[in-house]
Amino acid sequence: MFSTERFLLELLLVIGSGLLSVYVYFKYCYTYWAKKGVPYLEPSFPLGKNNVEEVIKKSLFSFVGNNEIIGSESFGHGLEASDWYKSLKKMGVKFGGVYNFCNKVLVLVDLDLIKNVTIKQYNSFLNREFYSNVKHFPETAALFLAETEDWRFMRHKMTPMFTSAKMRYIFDCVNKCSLMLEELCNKAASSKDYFNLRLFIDKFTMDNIGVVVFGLEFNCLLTENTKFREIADKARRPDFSGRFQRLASRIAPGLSKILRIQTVDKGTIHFLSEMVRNNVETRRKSNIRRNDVTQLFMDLQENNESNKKFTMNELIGNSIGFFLAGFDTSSKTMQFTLLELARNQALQDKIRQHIQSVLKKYDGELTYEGLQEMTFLRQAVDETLRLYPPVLTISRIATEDCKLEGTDFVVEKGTTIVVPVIGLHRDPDLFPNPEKYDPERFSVENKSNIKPNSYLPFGDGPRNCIGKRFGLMQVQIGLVKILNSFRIEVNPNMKYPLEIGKSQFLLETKDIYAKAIKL
Ligand code: HEM
Repeated sequence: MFSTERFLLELLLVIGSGLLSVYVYFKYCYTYWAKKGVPYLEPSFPLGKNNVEEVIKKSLFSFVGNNEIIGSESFGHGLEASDWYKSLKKMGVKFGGVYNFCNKVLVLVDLDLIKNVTIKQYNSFLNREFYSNVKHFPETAALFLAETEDWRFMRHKMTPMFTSAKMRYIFDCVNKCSLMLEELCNKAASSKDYFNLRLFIDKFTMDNIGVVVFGLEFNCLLTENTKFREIADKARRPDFSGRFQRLASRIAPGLSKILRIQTVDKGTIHFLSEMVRNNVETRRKSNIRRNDVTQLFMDLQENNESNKKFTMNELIGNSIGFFLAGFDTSSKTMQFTLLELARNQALQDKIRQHIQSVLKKYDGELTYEGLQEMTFLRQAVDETLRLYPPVLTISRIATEDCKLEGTDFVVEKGTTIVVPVIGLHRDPDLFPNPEKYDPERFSVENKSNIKPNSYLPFGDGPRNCIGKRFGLMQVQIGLVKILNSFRIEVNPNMKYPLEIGKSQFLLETKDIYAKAIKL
């Protein structure tokens, strides 16, 4: 036979047998839950789930534009976990199996099992289901991604970061930034146009993180600081290559490590790590001490008490981690609160009156004590975090074979466990009339009706959100500043209920366009 033809034939045979082997291997993986006698949702090749086309389309080919649903980069389990929750609940089971490509995932439905995994048996379910590659990218050594002993060490060292004493300092920093937020609102109000709420609020939360974490003025609020905007967009909306790398890290984490796949944009890591390095160097050279998180990291690094030292890479990785974990989650919470209050002007007025009555008590000044007294505002924020939890699911990996308390099932080491937070928060059996935005659910009288472990916007157990107090504080201060002086309206063309991006772990919707009217 002609040699080129023969070569092509052989090539086809090799590719064909390669694909067949992958198919057979995946089919074999898909027998796991049935063999274990665990109820499961029928998988489909190759993604392991039913919404194949949607995941591929949104993982790689989605539009990136201000008013489009953001591409789900498949960086974790998102709204799909809510569908799993609903289907398993319908089957009447406490937990069930699904597949993520060929990996096994256990989805929890029962609230006691959620408590067991996140709190009681947390030692056996310590790690998060996130790809990390600290060996090749040491500047990504962050608490969020850290595993087992590295995590224990960091969390222990970092726990005093947001104590009550520190929160007073953080209050002062954020309160100062909120003056610039007010100035920006004034500008927006005078233009009378609808503006993109996401771009607007991000500036505030980024500036707060700048001061509280890095001790630096990012100046996003009053300048068009495009570098931080670029970072924010890349974190949320990675380009095609970024999405591909995140997808690859989910399908084959082991192989991705060997291939040095990186899931956080290289330019972002480089820019932020240089910023931290210069900052630390300047402070050390000039003997500058500040009250911010960078100082705490520097003190940890210089502390020689234990054998294990907090390294420069951990200092950098955690600073970057705080930036990425902190600005978007808090910004989303503020955006959705404003959206719901704009949809219900009577509620907005009620919250404004409440805010103003507390401010009056403190001579019109926002004080730390006053903020604690704004309980109705806090109820609204809690309700936002129920209806729109910025982190849609929490996940754990079994770090050893372990019998799941309350069942006869032994979870095998390496199994992913998913807690479908958004599924729980919108379950009518747990939160009646779940689509209704109703801050009264969190009033003193009603709060006790909320079932333990059903409300998890900050996760649960020792691995919960370390920045919760900071996050809540910046959200509340920002809302006080806006609602005290402005009426917020949203573009009447917005469609409800908001469509949520399907397969990413952070909640994404179309951008909200709002108007500020000076009171
Ligand atoms: C409203 C704002 C926020 C929300 C809704 C939120 C939510 C969450 C959730 C759900 C987790 C996972 C918890 C778990 O797995 O059990 C988490 C972890 C984390 N968050 Fe937040 N977060 C917010 C703000 C912040 C802020 C402001 C920071 C820091 C500046 C921060 C830093 C972190 C870190 C470092 C972790 C990993 C903790 C660990 O692994 O030990 N978060 N957050």
